[in-house]
Amino acid sequence: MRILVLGREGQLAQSLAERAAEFPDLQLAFTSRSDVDLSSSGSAARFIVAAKPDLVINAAAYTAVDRAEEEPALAFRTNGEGAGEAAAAARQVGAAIIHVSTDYVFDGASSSPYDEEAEPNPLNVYGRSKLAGEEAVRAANPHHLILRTAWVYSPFGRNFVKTMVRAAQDRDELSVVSDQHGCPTNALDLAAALLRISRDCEGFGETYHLAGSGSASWSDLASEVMANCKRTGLPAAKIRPITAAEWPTKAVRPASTILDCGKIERTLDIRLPDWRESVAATVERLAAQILA
Ligand SMILES: NC(=O)C1=CN([C@@H]2O[C@H](COP(=O)(O)OP(=O)(O)OC[C@H]3O[C@@H](n4cnc5c(N)ncnc54)[C@H](OP(=O)(O)O)[C@@H]3O)[C@@H](O)[C@H]2O)C=CC1
Ligand SMILES: Cc1cn([C@H]2C[C@H](O)[C@@H](COP(=O)(O)OP(=O)(O)O[C@H]3O[C@@H](C)C(=O)[C@@H](O)[C@H]3O)O2)c(=O)[nH]c1=O
Ligand SMILES: [Mg+2]
Repeated sequence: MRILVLGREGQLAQSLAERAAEFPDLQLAFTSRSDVDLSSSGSAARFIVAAKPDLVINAAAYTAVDRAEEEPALAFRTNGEGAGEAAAAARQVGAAIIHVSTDYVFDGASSSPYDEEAEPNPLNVYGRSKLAGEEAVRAANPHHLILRTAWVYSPFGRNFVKTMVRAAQDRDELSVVSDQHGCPTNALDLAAALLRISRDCEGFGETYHLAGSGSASWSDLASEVMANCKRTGLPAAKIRPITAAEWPTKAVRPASTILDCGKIERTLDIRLPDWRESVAATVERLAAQILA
């Protein structure tokens, strides 16, 4: 099966490239921004129609949550219309599309986990643009699979776990928000699940939640990172829990977007490892790089 992955440098794209070694029947090709620019009308369609893949995985997105507040048009072009154009082009060549979305489509006001039937109500531009993308993908191609994930980290690109590891090299204490809760997800775990879905051609026409098992606040996540820094010989900082009000940001972030991932476990038998296990594996890799 020939898979075209939109995005090459991002966390999920690099994770797909690594985990693809375990799926010899899948041939993956990756597009850079110069091949496909989702913010430029017609760009995705030209590339996809020429490449004629069996499946498109959209791993490209505008993910700068705070910056999106100042560039709403670009965020909507990329995450909304661009995603829809990719889905339409896939349909034109008879291909399915896997599209990745976010827990930030929810307002986080519910303390119980969000399942796929829960009503989205994004609080920020990024979340609204990603919701627009889900709607555009569903409308453009019936052979879609939308996967909402959350709090993605990995050894690649930019993410909260790497930020904490790096910050602890310079500072003894880090203040981290403790009143926002979610499901930390290792991009490598997510990538393996996406490739299994691709290989088995299962679950299309549906939306699923898939994130690391369990839940955490950002300060819980930071504390776990620090415990693993200590264990692996990296400098560790003390984590001081603060409220979101004490850490002002341009974008409002939802308070509790714990995802109920029961649907994908029941229907496709997919469950990601506990978030603590995957944080440990990631910090080990980062330590090996840093201490090498
Ligand atoms: N990161 C997270 O915490 C979460 C991410 N998601 C979703 O998961 C998916 C993958 O995220 P992740 O891998 O973490 O994201 P990254 O930010 O690591 O990677 C996104 C990639 O998209 C590229 N990109 C940005 N704008 C465009 C454009 N106009 N045209 C083409 N490519 C573009 C970026 O390129 P460049 O490097 O040049 O900017 C980057 O390579 C996204 O859909 C995201 O919304 C969902 C929940 C949580
Ligand atoms: C760096 C830092 C952040 N924070 C806070 C700010 C914020 O409330 C929280 C997380 O900050 P970040 O900017 O890393 O996270 P953010 O960019 O909001 O992460 C989101 O990204 C998008 C793409 C998604 O789809 C979401 O699922 C989610 O992962 O931690 C601290 O409290 N202390 C710190 O030192
Ligand atoms: Mg961010």
